[in-house]
Parts: sequence; structure tokens; C-alpha cells
Amino acid sequence: MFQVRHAGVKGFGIFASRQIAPGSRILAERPLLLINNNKPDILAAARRLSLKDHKTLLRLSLNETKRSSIASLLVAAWKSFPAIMATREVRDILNIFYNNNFALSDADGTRAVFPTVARINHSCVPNAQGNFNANLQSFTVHALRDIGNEEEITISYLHDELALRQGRQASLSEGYGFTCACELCAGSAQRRGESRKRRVGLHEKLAVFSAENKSVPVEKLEMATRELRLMREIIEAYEGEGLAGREIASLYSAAAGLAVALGDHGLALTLGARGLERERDAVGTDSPFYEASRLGFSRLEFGEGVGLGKRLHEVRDEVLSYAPWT
Ligand SMILES: C[S@@+](CC[C@H](N)C(=O)[O-])C[C@H]1O[C@@H](n2cnc3c(N)ncnc32)[C@H](O)[C@@H]1O
Repeated sequence: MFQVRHAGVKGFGIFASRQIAPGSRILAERPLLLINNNKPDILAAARRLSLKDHKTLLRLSLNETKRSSIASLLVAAWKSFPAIMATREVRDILNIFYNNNFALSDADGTRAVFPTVARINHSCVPNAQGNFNANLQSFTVHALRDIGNEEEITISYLHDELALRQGRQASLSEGYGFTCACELCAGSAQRRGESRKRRVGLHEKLAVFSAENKSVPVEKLEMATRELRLMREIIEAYEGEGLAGREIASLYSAAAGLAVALGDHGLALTLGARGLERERDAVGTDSPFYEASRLGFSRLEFGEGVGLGKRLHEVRDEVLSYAPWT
């Protein structure tokens, strides 16, 4: 379904070797290295690898611009392995770990390196999404929209996909040490302009909403009506930008919760069904995330009260992030 090959200034990348439909599972992969954030024994984990896996790890990409971030890992490594501290390989392993690890967003703050997933480049308008599937103990990558033959398969490394270009570039440069060359950041001035307009408009609305939320005492249902309207505008902005995935699925189901609270059951079902569909496409039906969403949707179908639904900031905070090691 895909092949790993050169992707210009981005180094290697993965490319579709046929048309891929939305919701298709592009890959499911178990980790090479699993590291607990509270006890980052990266070298010990690397030493336990088979020779073949060790070689695979050492072939992954290094990022020479992130030397300062590696320094703290080197100090930690020196405490555990003083004798081998000076070797080039140790520096490379830590650098590779830094440059290729993903946060699994579990309670232990586990971080992991996956051999093929590590070849997937970032895009600010990705055509795929990666999520950890605890049932499979694997990281899965799913197509979020139609991907053409030969098209590069990309995921987002960012937490806030609706950030403006300057903010996105700063996060990627500070967190990962590269200047984004995705099709949006390096795209035509017209495309960047349209995207900026859509995003600025939305940020302005969010700012007005949060100011009103804090200062103007309004009746609860009036606030729910406003929040539902804003959520639908955020969804529209995401879709206008060509973004999909779990973040939008959460927005749909939160909007459905608000529609229930406002007594519009028909709208709640429509929004809930769309959310469930987006979740399925992003994670697959065998994921615990999908199972939880299905349960939420059945409650909606049976007309169970779900209070005022999730609030906007909760939805935006809970989605999986691919945060760099800090
Ligand atoms: C997890 S690796 C991705 C695979 C990598 N390109 C390789 O050759 O193995 C992350 C690195 O890929 C490069 N990269 C990823 N996305 C990029 C983008 N949108 N623009 C420029 N470089 C990118 C950066 O060098 C980054 O440090």
C-alpha cells in the first residue's frame, strides 16, 4: 500500500503505492522502543534490542539541530552508563529517540519509537492520522481522505492543528528542529492566504466567546446555544482546511451533547453519527477509542441525558498529541 523513499528536503517519507480510500488502515506497527516518561532509560531499552532491531533504530533520522535538547538526555544516560557515555552511538541513539518518539498519551506518559511510523513526515494539512491502539498494542495509521497513488502520506505532529502558520512553524522549529515544508506552509500564496483568513476569523470568534464566557453572566441555555454555534463554526473551519481525524470527531460528539441539552434530538443524532464516522475513519473499529465513542453514540440514540456535553476547552485539550520530548 506504501513505500519508503526520499521526500526531498524532508529526508525519507512514505508514499502511497496505490489509491487509498478514507478510513483505510495504512499500517499497524508495534514499538521498537517503549520508554516511561518518569524513568527514561533509553539506552537500557536500546541495549535490549535484537541486532536487527538495533540496526533498524540506528538507521532512523537524526536531527543535528536538536543538540541542546539531547544534552539533558546525555546527562541522564551518563548516570546509568558512565563507561559507554562517550561513544558516538550513544549520542546517535538519544538523538534518534528524540527525533522519532511519539507520546502515547497514557497515564504513564509512555513514549515510543515505531520503525515505519518514524518515516512519516509532518503536514499541517495531513491526509492520515496516527493513534495508539491499546487493543493491538500497536500504533495505527489511517487515511483521513482519499490519497492518490504516489502521494506522500503525512500525519500532524502538532497539538493545535488550527494554529496560524507562524505558531505552527515556531512549534515545529522549537519542538522538533525543522522548518515545515508541507504543502500548506510551502504552498502557493493564494492557498496560504485563504487558510490564514479562515484561521484568523476563527481565532477572533474564539477570543470573543471566551471573553464573554468569563465576563457576561448569561443564562446557561443561552451560553449552550452560543457554544454550539461556535463548535459548528470550528468544525466548518477544520473541514474547510481539509482537516479530519479524532479532534473533529470529539468536536462533533461534544456538539451532539449540547444539541441534546438544547432539546434538539434530531440534530444531536446527526452530529453524533458524523463524529462516530470520523472516529472510525481515524482509529478503526477495533480501537478502544472507537468502542468508547460507539457507547456514547448508543446513549445518544436512546435519548439518555448527557448534561451540557463537553465544553470547548475540554475537547481541544483531550485529543492525542504527538508532543516532542521536552
Ligand atoms: C519522525 S522523522 C520523519 C521521517 C524523516 N524524514 C526520515 O528521513 O526518516 C522527523 C524528521 O523529518 C523531517 N520532517 C518531517 N516533516 C517535515 C516537514 N513537514 N518539513 C520538513 N521536514 C520535515 C524533519 O527533519 C524531522 O526532524
